[in-house]
Order: sequence, then structure tokens, then C-alpha cells
Amino acid sequence: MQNDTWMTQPSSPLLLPGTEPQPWLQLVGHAESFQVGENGRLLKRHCEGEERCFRRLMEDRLSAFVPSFHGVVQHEGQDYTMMDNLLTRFHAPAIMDCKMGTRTYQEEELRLARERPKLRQDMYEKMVAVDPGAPTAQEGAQRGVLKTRYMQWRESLSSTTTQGFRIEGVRKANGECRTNFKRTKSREQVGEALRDFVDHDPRTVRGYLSRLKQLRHTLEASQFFRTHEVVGSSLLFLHDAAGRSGVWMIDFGKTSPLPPPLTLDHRTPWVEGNREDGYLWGLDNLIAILTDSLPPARTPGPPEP
Ligand SMILES: Nc1ncnc2c1ncn2[C@@H]1O[C@H](COP(=O)(O)OP(=O)(O)OP(=O)(O)O)[C@@H](O)[C@H]1O
Ligand SMILES: O=P(O)(O)O[C@@H]1[C@H](O)[C@H](O)[C@@H](OP(=O)(O)O)[C@H](OP(=O)(O)O)[C@H]1O
Repeated sequence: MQNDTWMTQPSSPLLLPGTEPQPWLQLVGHAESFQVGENGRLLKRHCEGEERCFRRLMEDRLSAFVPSFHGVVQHEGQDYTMMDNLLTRFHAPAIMDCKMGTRTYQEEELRLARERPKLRQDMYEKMVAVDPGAPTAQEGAQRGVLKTRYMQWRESLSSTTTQGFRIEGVRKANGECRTNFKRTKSREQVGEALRDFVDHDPRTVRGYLSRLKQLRHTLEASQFFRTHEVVGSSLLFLHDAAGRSGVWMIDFGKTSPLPPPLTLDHRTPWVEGNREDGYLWGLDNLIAILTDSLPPARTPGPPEP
């Protein structure tokens, strides 16, 4: 799916027979994970941890920032989590997926990688395609890398480590799609990509900023957020020509409950064992970069003589 090119439509609409056509476009992520279900709702391949998160989120104050969850359904022998398709609220929306946090793998994955190291040839090949010099001599000889090593390399190449979030993919209002953000790292590069996404329109930026600040406020008071490590989750940005815009939290496949009484503030730097994910630090930076992209506020001039 992530083939680092410009294109106009990354995927064609997926429809189940007998349902009304609904706009659906998957920007990034596992291509085989989604189906469009009845009433245009989305079916995402079921994962128990994600279902548990959705159930708890529907009861949490964060529910307004998460697609509504409609239970688990079976389709062709496979379990799916059913949720609202956020695109149906918009007409031909521009879409952006930002993966939040300073860490994109769970502590558990790190432990498993140490206990049972498994070399990934596909990740080695993805690494070489971006930077032939990135693998170590040993990785080159093995033609494989550990998943956690690949994920750490992706984090440091992009803005995940330096800003606490990274742009994964964008579909602009004119239909152009872009997923080549692997090296979009500095504040300036991220700011440029964000301004391009909103077509340099300050009204759209103000709409997003207002929603992101509400989200931050809600996250800071959320019981769910305090008690979960939120890894690999994205913010989905949507806006359209009618002036509608919104941001929602998606992808809870790697969000896990903490053992009580442990809680996170999501801003403290991660050291192995503290489970911190840098989510709020990333959101602070995202808000700051978007704010900087606004034209300077006009100061009132001297009074007319
Ligand atoms: N509720 C939704 N409404 C509209 N679009 C959605 C929704 N959920 C997901 N998408 C689309 O699908 C893409 C992938 O979603 P998601 O991150 O949940 O998949 P994933 O396969 O778990 O990703 P990852 O590779 O990060 O694990 C998003 O970027 C977005 O384009
Ligand atoms: O964006 P890239 O560079 O293509 O790398 C993928 C990306 O980091 C996904 O988030 C990850 O899935 P998870 O978040 O679910 O771990 C996937 O792992 P996978 O290949 O093991 O599914 C990676 O291949």
C-alpha cells in the first residue's frame, strides 16, 4: 500500500453486494484489513484488544473523538469490528492520517524480540528501498531485520522521534494522494506538508486547531487515556469544500490497558518499563506547528486622523 509515489486514487471503492455505494478510501495501513459493510459502516478485521478499547471508549468522554462502534460481526467466516465510516460526514473530503506518539511498537514487542528474535526480510527490503546504507553489516548478511529495529529506524527517519507524531498519508481535496512521508522529519518539513494538505487556507487550519485543542482537553481528563498505553494510533483529519472539518482517533490495535495502579501522563519521555508513549507531547507539537502555519494576526494600525 505504501509505495512512496504520487497517485490519484490509491484504492478503488470496496462494496459488499446489496449495499448503497458509500465513499470509502483507505489511505494507509494494512490493505486487507477493511471491508465496507451495511449502511456504509466499516468492517475492520477483528482484534480482541481493539474491540476492548472500542467498548471502553464508547463509555469514556473521548467517545466524541472516536468513530462509533457497532459490535463485532461475521463476514465470510471472519470476525470484523464494525464502526462508522467517518468519510460519510463529508463530500469528497481531503484526508490525512497522522500516527501519534514517540514510539510505534509495544514494550511487549521489544521483550518478545529479545526472547524470540525473528528476522523480517520484508522489512529489510523496505529499509533498503529507502536507504541502502541503513542496515548494519550483520543485517545485510542476514538480509533481515528485527521488527522493533525496523520500527525504531522508521521513527528516527521521520518526525516520530523528534516531534512525537508523523504524517503517514494524505489525500488532498483535488484527489492527489501521497504516502511518501518517511523522511518528513523536521518541524519545517512537517509544517510545509501540513500547509500543503490544507491548501494554505487559514480557515481550515483554525477549524483543525479548535478541534485539536478540544481533543487535548478531553484527553487530559479521560480515564481511558490515563490508564492505557496508546501506541500506533492515528488521528484522522478530514475537511471538505463546504468548510466542514474534523479530527478523530482511529486504530487501537496496539493500545493496551496498564496494570493498576500505573497511569501515564503521555508527555514524560519513554524509558523501557515506564510505558510512556509520547502521545500528548506529539499533540502539543502538532498544535504548535499548525499554529505557526497561520499568518501573523493583524495588529490594529494607528487611528485614522
Ligand atoms: N472509521 C474510519 N472512517 C474512515 N476511514 C477510516 C476509518 N478507520 C480507518 N480508516 C482508513 O483506513 C486507514 C487505516 O486505518 P487503521 O490505522 O485503523 O488500519 P491499520 O491496518 O490498523 O493500520 P496500521 O498499519 O497503522 O496498523 C486510515 O488511514 C483511514 O484512511
Ligand atoms: O509503514 P511501514 O514502513 O510500511 O511499516 C508498517 C507500519 O509500521 C505498521 O504500523 C506496522 O503494523 P503494526 O502497527 O500493526 O505493527 C507494520 O508491521 P507488520 O508488517 O508486522 O504488520 C509495518 O510493516
